[in-house]
Amino acid sequence: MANTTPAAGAAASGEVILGLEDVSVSYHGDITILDHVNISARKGMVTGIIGPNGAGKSTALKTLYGFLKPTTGHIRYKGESLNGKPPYTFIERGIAFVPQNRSLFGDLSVQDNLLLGCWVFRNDAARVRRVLEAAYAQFPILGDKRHDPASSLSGGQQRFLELARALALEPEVVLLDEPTAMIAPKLSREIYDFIRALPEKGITVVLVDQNVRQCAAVSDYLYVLELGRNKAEGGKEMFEGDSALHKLIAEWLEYKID
Ligand SMILES: Nc1ncnc2c1ncn2[C@@H]1O[C@H](COP(=O)(O)OP(=O)(O)OP(=O)(O)O)[C@@H](O)[C@H]1O
Repeated sequence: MANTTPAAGAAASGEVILGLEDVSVSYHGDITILDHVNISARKGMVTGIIGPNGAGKSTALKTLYGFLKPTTGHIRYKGESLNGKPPYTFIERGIAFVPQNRSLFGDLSVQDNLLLGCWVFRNDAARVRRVLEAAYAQFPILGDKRHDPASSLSGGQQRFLELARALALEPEVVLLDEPTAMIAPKLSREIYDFIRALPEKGITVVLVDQNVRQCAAVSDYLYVLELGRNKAEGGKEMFEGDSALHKLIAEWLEYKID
């Protein structure tokens, strides 16, 4: 595993579509959370971000979506700096975000939640119809329950709905924060299979995950953050074999005990 070196090797080649370049982010003005972080999401790949609790993974994802403003560096999308641009303009550019916490409107039906994902092209009836059909083909349970309130779905089904709503945008990039947190193992496997298939649909993925083993299995390239800094990065082969992973996790446990 490379230590804070620039991306190198076969897995790191390819066009960088979205990234953080030397980005620092602070909360409340003076609490620095990200400290000169570099992350590159390459086209058609799953890029994983892992690290111990509080490392800044979710902060990095929120910054990639424009929720947080860098104090140094740039959020770069297809060569353009997005610093200072509001999040809705990220949506218009084809960047979708599925946050860690539930983001559905529980009293609205499954279909109405999906329709909210179609808001930016609401006047294009054919596209709306196509997107709904694609969502129900991908997740048949959502079609079966299209008229039920979103709150009546199980946790895993609600996650499917959030993923389907994000895909309604037909995005180029999807940012996923802990997509299987609190989800039963069987549905988690389905969600990881779904994520792994996104690049085949031309969708680039950035995945933040506490589940290091699953994240390594599903990602093409991984960044390790620690205390808001780049700790390591490498192609997935760097994380295969138990020794590298175990060493990493052991280091985190030691770090937490301290
Ligand atoms: N709104 C906020 N105001 C102040 N500090 C915050 C805020 N949100 C997060 N933090 C702090 O920023 C640090 C990084 O948080 P972040 O959620 O990005 O970490 P993480 O790596 O995603 O951790 P976890 O895996 O526990 O979700 C933590 O110390 C956290 O307490």
